[in-house]
Amino acid sequence: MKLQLALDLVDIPQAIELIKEVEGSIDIVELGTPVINQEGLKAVREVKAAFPHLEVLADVKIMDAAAYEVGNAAAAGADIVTILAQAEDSSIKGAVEEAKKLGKKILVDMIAVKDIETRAAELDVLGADYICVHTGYDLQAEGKDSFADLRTIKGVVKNAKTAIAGGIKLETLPEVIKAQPDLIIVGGGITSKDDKQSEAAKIKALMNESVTV
Ligand SMILES: O=C(CO)[C@H](O)[C@H](O)COP(=O)(O)O
Repeated sequence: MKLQLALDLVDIPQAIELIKEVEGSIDIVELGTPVINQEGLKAVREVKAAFPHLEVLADVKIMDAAAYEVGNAAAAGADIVTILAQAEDSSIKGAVEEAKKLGKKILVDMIAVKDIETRAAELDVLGADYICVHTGYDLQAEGKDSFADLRTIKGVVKNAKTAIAGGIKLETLPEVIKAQPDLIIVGGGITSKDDKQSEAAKIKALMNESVTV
């Protein structure tokens, strides 16, 4: 089970400082959509250069021109690139093929998908590396989460790794861990804390415990 740190509301220097604090506890660092919209793929390039030992995910949330977009993110240094589950199947296929060619991975983001079960099964067949259930900020504000959705996709996904994102924090981690996703994505649950290093370490320790039990 891997831990991904999501960095959304920072600029590049802030991202680098933050990663330095928690790098011992994380496996993947995500340059979030707001950072990439603000700073461009330069954010991916600079973070990968500063932390070559970490996997870097570019949360570009591709919807079209998928192979081209994957190629650009990969050229900037991304190891994993995101595409939206609601994209056309031909876009998902294009993203998966391009990523394979370049030795990269695709994470498909299920944000706003209504029929989670059907789409997850389709994405699994289309060759997604990760399928991620995700409650975005706007639904988090309404008190929603993706815990039930994670259990749903675990029931149908056979090849892809499963992931969960959206408002996860130390207090809610036990419920997430129970469903045994391959990847847990935490943003504000770490970045909003005064002691980010200690919070990330506690989260990683809890995840490791569940693997050895
Ligand atoms: O992709 C995102 C928003 O669209 C975030 O990166 C994701 O939701 C994780 O951040 P947080 O834990 O703060 O919700």
